Amino acid sequence: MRALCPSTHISGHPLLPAMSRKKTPKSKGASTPAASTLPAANGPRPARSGTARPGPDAQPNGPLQSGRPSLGGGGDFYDVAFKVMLVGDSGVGKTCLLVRFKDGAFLAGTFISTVGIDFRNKVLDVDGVKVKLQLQMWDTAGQERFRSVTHAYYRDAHALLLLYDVTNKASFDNIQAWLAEIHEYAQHDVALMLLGNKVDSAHERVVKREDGEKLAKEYGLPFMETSAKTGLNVDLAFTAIAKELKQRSMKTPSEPRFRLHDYVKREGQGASCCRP
Ligand SMILES: Nc1nc2c(ncn2[C@@H]2O[C@H](COP(=O)(O)OP(=O)(O)OP(=O)(O)O)[C@@H](O)[C@H]2O)c(=O)[nH]1
Ligand SMILES: [Mg+2]
Repeated sequence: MRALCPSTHISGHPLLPAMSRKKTPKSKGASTPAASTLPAANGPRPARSGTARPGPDAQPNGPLQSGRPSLGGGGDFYDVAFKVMLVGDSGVGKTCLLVRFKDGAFLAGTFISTVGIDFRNKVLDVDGVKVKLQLQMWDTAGQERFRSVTHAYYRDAHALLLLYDVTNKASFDNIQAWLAEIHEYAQHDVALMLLGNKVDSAHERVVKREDGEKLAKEYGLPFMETSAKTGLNVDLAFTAIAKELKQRSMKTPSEPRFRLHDYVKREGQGASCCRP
């Protein structure tokens, strides 16, 4: 049975109505249009920042908030906040990954595709610093007039988690198109990680771990395989991003440099070790 990952949508968003699309089980290779199939954005090309690394005052892509103590919108205290976007083809498990990370849950049900925005906030303790991750993702449901909105959101993202589904070859093949879109619209120094999701579905796997590793190496990306269903490497992926962003924004000379690639390689677990 397919699982449903409940969506949170911005109600009353000026452009995107809060709604969900109920989907029939995915047909492999027929996901929501990937970047390769999308025309160029209608809106003006976002300006690029020349900032190398976002410091506490860096604009436009510095941390959203800094200084302590701060109170987030949800009543949560934090020191720094960052926007993290999840991207990838429809059905790869972005909402499920978000829900797994935030609520530790994976609910059974029907696949409800996100239309509009899904978002969750979570505060992590990273070496004594409260790092708030504002996690979000967009789905334009193929409505091209909304593409410029999502492109604008890329620009604000401090980190991007790019997902494919190891049981769906098309979602893997589309990664290069997603990377082209990211290259076009995201900040040049955005923290980026490639995730191959659904590794619990061993029998349905069509994308080998080595294929993911090879692609990640080609583009110089940190890479992990995950499962929103079992939770494999989910917390680790978000923690790694939080560590990286925290390090970038609060560099202290005494602190050894955090290396995202090394951390992910060292801490990431293989799919076979962690079945529920
Ligand atoms: N076996 C397995 N199924 C998963 C996993 N993650 C997600 N799914 C299933 O994949 C389907 C799609 O998951 P979603 O999280 O809704 O996918 P999405 O990327 O948010 O899709 P859009 O909102 O359309 O962009 C659902 O039926 C989930 O139950 C996973 O780790 N393992
Ligand atoms: Mg979704």
